[in-house]
Amino acid sequence: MTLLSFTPSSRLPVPTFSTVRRQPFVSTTHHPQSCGLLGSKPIPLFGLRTHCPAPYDVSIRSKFLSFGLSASVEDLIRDAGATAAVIGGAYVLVFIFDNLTERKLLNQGLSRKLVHILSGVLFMLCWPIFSTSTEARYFAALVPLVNCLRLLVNGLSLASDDRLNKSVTREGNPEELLRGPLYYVLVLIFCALAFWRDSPIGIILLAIMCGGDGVADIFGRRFGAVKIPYNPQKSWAGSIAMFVFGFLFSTGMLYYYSALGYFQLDWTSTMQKVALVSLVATAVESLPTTKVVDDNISVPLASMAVALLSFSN
Ligand SMILES: C/C(=C\COP(=O)(O)O)CCC[C@H](C)CCC[C@H](C)CCCC(C)C
Ligand SMILES: Nc1ccn([C@@H]2O[C@H](COP(=O)(O)OP(=O)(O)O)[C@@H](O)[C@H]2O)c(=O)n1
Repeated sequence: MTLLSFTPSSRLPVPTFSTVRRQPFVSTTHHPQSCGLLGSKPIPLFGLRTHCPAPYDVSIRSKFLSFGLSASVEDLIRDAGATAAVIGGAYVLVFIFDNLTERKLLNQGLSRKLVHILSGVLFMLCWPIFSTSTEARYFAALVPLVNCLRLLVNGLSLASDDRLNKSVTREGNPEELLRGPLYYVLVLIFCALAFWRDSPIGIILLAIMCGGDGVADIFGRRFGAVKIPYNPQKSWAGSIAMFVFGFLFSTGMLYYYSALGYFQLDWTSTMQKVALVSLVATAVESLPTTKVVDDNISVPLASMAVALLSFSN
């Protein structure tokens, strides 16, 4: 099982998630596709069909398969529409925070952090609007990819997007776009492709990077008088906020996906594992390593390592 092929299939003996309520982690669907880890069909989201195709769909799908299309036209249209909508949402988010900064309703630092928190969390909240086809994750990954190109073009000064600079950089310096923000969207691309809706690991990883690390900055700047002995740049308040909000964002996102039918989790065990991942991520984020490796890389890497160990059987 590789991360990218982490798609349950009724034919293969698939591992049983220890966090899943005591039943074999086997999909009962006709198609090896990410539609609920246990064949439990996700409930429709906003009226959209997010469940696995019913048997009658097999005949429709087999017609497309005979033409070599692995996804139905309906799925392709839905995914293209979802991609366009979420890309539009990203532009609106940057526009809103640029406006708030312009009007001095938000300082640039807080604006940047709120964009840091909201971008990834809202992106994950949008994943269920994509179809259940195996191609859906690639459509979803287009959203951070488009923003990656936007960051590169502006960071290399091939174009100038003032709104982006003001809402995403500390001092409005375009080169800044090529560090934290670029690593951030690269992690979003990786999680969408490698984990998608199939595994709690990517969701936890993003919740900690976006929610935990984002809130750490806000609390740390505001309440961070007592510094961490081994890193005067960081504070106990910031790190405690990182742990607490990393945990809360992670469990909140897992509950969201569980409520939609993607996961059936043993919550006692899951909460323990999420707390461990959040603790390790907090410890890594507190280290004086930002000059060597950005915490948008170190924190997700550490979170992924611990989450893979914790959630594998
Ligand atoms: C400010 C950001 C990262 C900086 O991190 P750090 O250096 O402060 O630790 C976030 C950059 C966000 C990016 C420009 C836009 C990403 C949009 C996202 C892929 C899709 C959001 C869609 C949703 C519906 C708003
Ligand atoms: N654990 C933490 C994290 C951040 N912070 C505060 O937030 C500021 C920015 O943190 P950071 O360097 O991690 O910011 P980003 O690299 O995430 O943008 C730090 O200079 C601290 O003032 C903190 O006090 N404690």
